Amino acid sequence: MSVQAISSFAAIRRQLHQIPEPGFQEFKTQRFLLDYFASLPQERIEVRTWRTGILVNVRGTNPQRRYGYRADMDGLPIAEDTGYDFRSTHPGFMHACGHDLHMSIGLGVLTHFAANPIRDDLTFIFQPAEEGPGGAKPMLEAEELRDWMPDEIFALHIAPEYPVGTIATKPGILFANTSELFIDLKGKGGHAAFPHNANDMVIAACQLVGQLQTVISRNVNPLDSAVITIGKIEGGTKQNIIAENARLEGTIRTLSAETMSLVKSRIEALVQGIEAGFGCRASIDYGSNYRQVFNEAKLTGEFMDWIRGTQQDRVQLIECTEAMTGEDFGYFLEDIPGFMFWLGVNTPYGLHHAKLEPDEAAIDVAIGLLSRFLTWKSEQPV
Ligand SMILES: CC(=O)N[C@@H](CCC[C@H](N)C(=O)O)C(=O)O
Repeated sequence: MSVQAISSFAAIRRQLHQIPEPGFQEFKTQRFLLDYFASLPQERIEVRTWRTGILVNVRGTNPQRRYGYRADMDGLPIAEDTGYDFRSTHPGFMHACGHDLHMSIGLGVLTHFAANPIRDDLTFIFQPAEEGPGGAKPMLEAEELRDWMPDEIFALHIAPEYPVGTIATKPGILFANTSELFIDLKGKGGHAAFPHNANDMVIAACQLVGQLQTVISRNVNPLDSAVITIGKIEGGTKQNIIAENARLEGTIRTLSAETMSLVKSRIEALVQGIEAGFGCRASIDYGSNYRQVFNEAKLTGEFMDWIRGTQQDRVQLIECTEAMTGEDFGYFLEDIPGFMFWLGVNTPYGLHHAKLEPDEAAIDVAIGLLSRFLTWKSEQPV
């Protein structure tokens, strides 16, 4: 796809929306962004690629600090069901988590500072594979980022439940620790009419799904929070064949590393019980794991105070509670002080839903807010 004459960042979002790609396969997205950067004034910017990701340095006029903005790039395996005339052109894939907005907001802020010099340096990080297997950790270790490593870093995530103009955040934990969960069960297949000669993994899988929910209700302290979601079950081959194999795919969410260890050890015990009870074999794979998103208190407080004190046009600040969503931006925040915030996009369908239609008015709200915030930060004495 080539870059057309673009009048607004909502128009750019629509073009990105049409080309959602899986993690580390964001080839068209990367091409689109590179073409866009080539169309900007080049005096102040430098562009590097890392796998399917991109780093852009905006050189400051008299840099004392370096600030970073991170946007994720990948889509999800969801068959889009919006009413858009610019819906996904990739069957079975959709930007259903707002990464098209996160990128277009990054482009808007970058475009502003490519044209309007700022004292401090900026690094814009377009990161692949947030939905999995996780691009943040390897990107942080990449040679390409080393000399553009920010002193402070920010990111946002769209929030369907808040009106446009709402910014919601808090110091401390904002998003949960996550671990993917894949469980394979192997029994003995056979004829549907002779169950006593087989070892049915559909029954074992159903039992296990029910038992896994008891970890949350019976093992996790009710004053703590945790989630186990099994989002996919596969098993068997035909309606009159007893299933030899079954596979559960899910995710675990916790608010502490300790609770994550507890949940995993209980899952392992239950899976051993299924092996013993059903005389089958089982294996567990935890896939990719993300650290919690932990907002640095001083910088989050500074951002919140700045919004309150400057009465930002069209912006309403909410101090929210933490959510059980995950984000590999948590890895950035482990190494670099900063914060993440929710951006209201006012739509009835939630994240990861085929009908998600964020209100695009939020794009310009965020571009304006972040451009003014970074300008203000860069005017502060160091
Ligand atoms: C913001 C958001 O929705 N992030 C994803 C991150 C997924 C991490 C991993 N693939 C997992 O499923 O554990 C989320 O589902 O919260």
